[in-house]
Amino acid sequence: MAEDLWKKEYDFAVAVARKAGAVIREAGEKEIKVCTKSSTVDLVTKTDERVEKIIIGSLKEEFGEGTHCFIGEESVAKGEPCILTDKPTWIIDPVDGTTNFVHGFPFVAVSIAFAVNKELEFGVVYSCLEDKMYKARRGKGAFCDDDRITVSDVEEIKKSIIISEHGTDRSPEKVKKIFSTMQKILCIPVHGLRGSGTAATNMCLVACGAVEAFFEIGIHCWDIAAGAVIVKEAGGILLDVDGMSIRSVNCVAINQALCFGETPLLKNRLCLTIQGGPFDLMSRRMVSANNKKIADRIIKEIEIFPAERDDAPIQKK
Ligand SMILES: O=P(O)(O)O[C@H]1[C@H](O)[C@@H](O)[C@H](O)[C@@H](O)[C@@H]1O
Ligand SMILES: [Mg+2]
Repeated sequence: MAEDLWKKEYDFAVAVARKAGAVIREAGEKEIKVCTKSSTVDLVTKTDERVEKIIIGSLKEEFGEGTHCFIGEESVAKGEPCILTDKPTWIIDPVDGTTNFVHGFPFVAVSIAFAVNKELEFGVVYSCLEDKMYKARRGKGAFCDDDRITVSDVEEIKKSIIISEHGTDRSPEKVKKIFSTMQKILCIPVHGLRGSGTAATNMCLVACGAVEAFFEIGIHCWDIAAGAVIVKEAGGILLDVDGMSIRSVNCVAINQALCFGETPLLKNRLCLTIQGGPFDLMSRRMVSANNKKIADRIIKEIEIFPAERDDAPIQKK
């Protein structure tokens, strides 16, 4: 019988995600709930680092030191490289929704993905305060616990709920673009705009059909790697918002754009359309949706801002 490739790693990832979720819940009980809200909000929780160490330690113990590579949010924050090679690689966000965690806002996820030859083989997202285990293996469907999940069949943007996040950057120019995008999408109009506070959970909500699309500019590979497999295996689509293609050239408008920057009026005259490109795990931009029609419609409204690629060479300080 053909070997069920990576099944052992997948099953172990589910078990490790559940173990990590229990540690997060316990930390919440011990560190968060026993304090007054104002003191916990200032709490710089070490839970993220502790949980990532538990996950990576368990994986190394099970599969041996040096056999696999690791890209973990906390490890990268400490200077580890964020480069996806052909080697079997774990991509880990130990606590997706850290801000939610310290506030006791009930969406906190453990996100664990596994890639080989730069292809995502499986993804596991454990929403640990909801106790929901979302999981998917390439070519084998997507599940929430033991139930098969599929994306929504809604095609009309006006019947859609779109989910996104504003991230942690508060620089005025980025905040302006983020909220200008959200305003344009809301006023298409769509049925609603939501945000759980964790990309991994947002993508699982796309996969189970609770919302039609999730997008975010500035996101990291560890936030979305597992969710990407789950959305794709649930029948959804993943795109990069890769910039503009000019449908028709208007030289005067080009000159004006070069001088004054792109304005809404100018954008129309330039007939610029933002098009979705192939999903790029490291690009810091992503749209996941139930179908291309919904994805393309919201991509048109997204105002991109620069975000350094996750795999950009580390600048020597
Ligand atoms: O830094 P936290 O509080 O975890 O929040 C980020 C979260 O990890 C991502 O999944 C979200 O999509 C970001 O927008 C949050 O800033
Ligand atoms: Mg995260």
